Amino acid sequence: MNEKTTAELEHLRGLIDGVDQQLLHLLRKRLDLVAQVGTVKHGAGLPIYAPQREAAMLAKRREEAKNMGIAPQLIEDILRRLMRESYLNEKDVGFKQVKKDLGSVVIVGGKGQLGGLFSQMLTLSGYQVELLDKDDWQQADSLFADAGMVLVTVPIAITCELIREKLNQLPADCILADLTSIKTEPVNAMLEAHSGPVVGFHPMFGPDVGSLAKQVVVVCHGREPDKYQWLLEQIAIWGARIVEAEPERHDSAMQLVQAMRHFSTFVYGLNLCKEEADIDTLLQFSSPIYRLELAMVGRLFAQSPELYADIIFAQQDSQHAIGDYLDNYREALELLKRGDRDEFIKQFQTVAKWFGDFAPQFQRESRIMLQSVNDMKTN
Ligand SMILES: C=C(O[C@@H]1C=C(C(=O)O)C=C[C@H]1O)C(=O)O
Repeated sequence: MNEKTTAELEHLRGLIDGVDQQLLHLLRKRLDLVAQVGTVKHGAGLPIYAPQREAAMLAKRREEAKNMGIAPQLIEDILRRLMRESYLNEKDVGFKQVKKDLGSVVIVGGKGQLGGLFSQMLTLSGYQVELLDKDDWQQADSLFADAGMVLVTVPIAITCELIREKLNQLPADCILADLTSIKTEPVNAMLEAHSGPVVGFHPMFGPDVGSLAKQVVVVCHGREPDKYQWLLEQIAIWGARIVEAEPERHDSAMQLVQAMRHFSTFVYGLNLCKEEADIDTLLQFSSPIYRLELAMVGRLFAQSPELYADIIFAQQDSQHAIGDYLDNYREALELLKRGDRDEFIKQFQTVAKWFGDFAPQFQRESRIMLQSVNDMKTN
């Protein structure tokens, strides 16, 4: 590089630094405004996540960007990232407490990760939360006596037994709820053990989400829904979307969404391990899609084996769904062995047709994810 080029670059880079610093000041200003919105919402009991406002705002900014010669997707990406920050910041202000006269909430297994998250959200909403873990059962009776709600979030393998043996003497009007990732058996166990209000939840996210904005919570009604309607409103204020489902319908969807998904991820990891794949080398040659896939597989093994064993082993029917998968895998492998390229293409087209409009939709969504995977690279 000659001196002139160096000087020119330095000059321009200095200007860019100045613009980025202005951006920082603007970000500070935006965060402060969002915090004020948070306070207003807190006072009025409005949900943290306002999808219509977001859609309207994004549409306007996209239009304005276009008129300014800026790619609409650029402002959309930036604003979506900023809005994620807004949810975290609004959360700190706390949330309106929908039910004032509840009594305490006892979270059984509250020292676990998901229990911890719900404990935090309930506390931020003004509820008195008591944690009951396996070492403090001697306090159980006195905690239950004042409980307006008991929330069970213990490993799946012990959930039903615990409900039947330990939660069968709750005050009659106490709400009994759980967060287990299967629903039929726990909801039945709660209905058997307790004669008062019963409701099952399955939060469709892990404990590391930061904010519940845009997350999904499945609810399976048990008994006396009018007694726990406030809780559904409370969850909506946290920003989550409530999806109602029959326990059986939920569980059969979960076979594919969870048991099969996690099991095939497990086998993928097992295969890499047995083949003694060199992850460093794989990463060196990885395309963004491979890196994303590897990240999704690898992240499983950063978590608790017991949790995944529970999710996969909890449902008797999972083995059938996984067995079907294996049959399809075997049949597809036969195509490969036979060198039947034409049949492969035929089946590909059948599946593509079956995906319908979802295929291009997923392609668009994944493009954005893959681009951010690429952005994360540092060399
Ligand atoms: C700030 C608000 O809360 C959330 C965050 C938004 C943002 O950062 O612009 C917009 C809508 C809400 O989902 C709001 O409601 O205006």
